[in-house]
Amino acid sequence: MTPDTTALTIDRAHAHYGSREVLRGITAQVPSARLTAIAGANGAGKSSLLNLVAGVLPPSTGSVTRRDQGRVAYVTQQSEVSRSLPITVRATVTMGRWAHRGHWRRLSKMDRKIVGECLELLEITSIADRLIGTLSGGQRQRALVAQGLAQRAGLLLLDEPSAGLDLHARGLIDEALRAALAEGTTVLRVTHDLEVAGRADHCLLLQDGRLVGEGAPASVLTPARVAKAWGLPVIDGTARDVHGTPGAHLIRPVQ
Ligand SMILES: Nc1ncnc2c1ncn2[C@@H]1O[C@H](COP(=O)(O)OP(=O)(O)OP(=O)(O)O)[C@@H](O)[C@H]1O
Repeated sequence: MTPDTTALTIDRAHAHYGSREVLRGITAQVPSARLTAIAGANGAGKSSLLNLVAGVLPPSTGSVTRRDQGRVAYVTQQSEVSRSLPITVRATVTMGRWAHRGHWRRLSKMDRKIVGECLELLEITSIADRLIGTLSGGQRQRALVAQGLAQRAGLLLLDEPSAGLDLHARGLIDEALRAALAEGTTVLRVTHDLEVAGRADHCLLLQDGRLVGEGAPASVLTPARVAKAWGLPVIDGTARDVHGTPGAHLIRPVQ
């Protein structure tokens, strides 16, 4: 494997929503063409960090620097998208091509091919003509991921893309992201799920707006760090859940 180059550098970044400081002095590097997971408990600042990288939330101090200035695709959670939008699944995915062709131009053959491939990858071709407002949450989430992939961006940001999805759909997303990584896309994925974070190439662990771990998942997601980040006790070297049970899905550290 070639040594990682850095796609993105975050340097001593602080960020606020109004007077509330949500990111506190984050310094981190995101490797190029690799999957980086952003993990942490509810309210730790994961979505805020993604917003910072996307440029939606400007740093109050510090900086975010990208190595190349190519396109950024941002896949938000399906709950952020209005159910009343009168738009089909195919049109939603097609919007992903607007960055390339401008929405006033006709779709090229290549655009249609890419849209078709993304619909197939997420197994939503059969519902391509349905309005997104009529879909289940999981189906809408798949449509949004397909739209993100259709952008063929150099940097792909995803906020909990597999939240609420069944096992099969989670597998489809993992496969689709692997395909994007193989094409050289840098992927940054927010997740609650330590198993997902454990499979990433690189991991950023947040706690209360601070970065408390960065690097290979096995070195970041240790029992002690996981317990601390989720506010859980460590007993016999294992993070326990509120019932004292070791190895619960959300808190099991990487072996
Ligand atoms: N628009 C906003 N205005 C004010 N405060 C906000 C806003 N969005 C988030 N926050 C606050 O910022 C902090 C971090 O929120 P953020 O959504 O980044 O956390 P998270 O780790 O993604 O949480 P979750 O796992 O629950 O999605 C929280 O205290 C939250 O209440």
